[in-house]
Amino acid sequence: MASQSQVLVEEKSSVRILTLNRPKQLNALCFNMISRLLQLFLAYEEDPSVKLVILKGQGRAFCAGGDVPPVVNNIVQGKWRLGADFFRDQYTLNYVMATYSKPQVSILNGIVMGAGAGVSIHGRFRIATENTVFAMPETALGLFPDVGASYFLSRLPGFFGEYVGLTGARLDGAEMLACGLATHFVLSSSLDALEADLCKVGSSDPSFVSTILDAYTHHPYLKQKSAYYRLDVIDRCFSRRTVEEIISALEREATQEPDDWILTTIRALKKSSPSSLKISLRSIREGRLQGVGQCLIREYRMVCHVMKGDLSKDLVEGCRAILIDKDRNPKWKPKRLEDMKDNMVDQYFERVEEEERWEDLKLSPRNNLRASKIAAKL
Ligand SMILES: CC(C)(COP(=O)(O)OP(=O)(O)OC[C@H]1O[C@@H](n2cnc3c(N)ncnc32)[C@H](O)[C@@H]1OP(=O)(O)O)[C@@H](O)C(=O)NCCC(=O)NCCSC(=O)/C=C/c1ccc(O)cc1
Repeated sequence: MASQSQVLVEEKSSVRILTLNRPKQLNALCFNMISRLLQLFLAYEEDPSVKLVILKGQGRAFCAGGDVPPVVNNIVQGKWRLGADFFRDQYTLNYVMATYSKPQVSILNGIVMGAGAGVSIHGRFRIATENTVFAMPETALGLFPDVGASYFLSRLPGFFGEYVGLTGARLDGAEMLACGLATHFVLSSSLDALEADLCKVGSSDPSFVSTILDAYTHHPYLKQKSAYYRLDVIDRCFSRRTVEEIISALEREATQEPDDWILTTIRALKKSSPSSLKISLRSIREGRLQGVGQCLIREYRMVCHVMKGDLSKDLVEGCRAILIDKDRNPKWKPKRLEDMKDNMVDQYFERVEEEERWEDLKLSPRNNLRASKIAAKL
């Protein structure tokens, strides 16, 4: 079965190592992989002989996101509900991982984007390396940072989450560690030895895993031009109430002290989908006050509206421009931020009405609904 070769399973005493294995597609998560991961995670939770789950990717990516083109094909053919099934399973997997009773270690030795963040950041241990490239690039794709990102981005220091989620800025491993998206930084040359040591762990007590990880931890320097050194500007600008005000605040900063970082940030915002930017900002803001389950339920409503396309068809256009034609020149509708009115934003947060059989995402109660600690030193 395809799903078996797309998620490889190794059993090493009480540890299970899962490898995302679609390297040509940068391990983009397809429906089969998500179903398989969900099935495995639930089974391991019930199995007392399993103490630790390790997740990693084959090749140069951990995971470059959800496998967008098939879902977009369904949307174009008027079958957006098939996409809704994809997201329902994906968000359920994110929820199971966020509330998992056993420790998980994700080895982020390469690209981690969108859905790839959803299957790692919610877990207890996230290992960055010198090869890690993290981004939530959804606003350039006509989507919004989903997979529970309104939960974990809103818990980053200050308004760094708004910056990362709206601009799609790329972070390296050191920056992930600094802001709390990663819990550890390990040099890639040490990963084989680390994995071998982790396989000796005979307990589900996270402190045992922590001790092993600490022995491999490297303390990287932030690069001189890191956005993390701009937290003061980020807080001043990205704390504004609206996207228009965020851009104006950045433009004011740019006139006072023009530099490449601010100009790149403004350019990224101006190139992204106006509807995506507005719903993303609102989503992250609401996420600040919600638990991970509530965030996922709200995001499911939002993504169903995005797929249904009544309010905007930017997802299909963004996918064309980034992943299919690769011209990186999407034609957004509405084109301007001011044409995306508050009442249009509101509709993304409402139930999908007048649809037979459509239901809100249902998440079962979990024994240890633990809010995983994002940000600050763990
Ligand atoms: C910066 C990347 C990660 C690497 O660039 P690269 O080094 O120049 O490599 P390539 O772009 O040539 O990518 C190698 C191959 O992997 C494929 N690929 C690379 N990401 C992907 C990918 N998310 N999917 C499906 N093939 C991919 C990519 O199309 C290409 O396939 P091919 O042209 O056949 O060689 C670049 O591929 C890139 O920008 N990828 C898109 C990243 C991205 O926007 N990810 C999605 C985040 S949002 C998300 O997860 C949402 C999922 C979703 C799901 C369903 C929906 O309806 C709506 C949304």
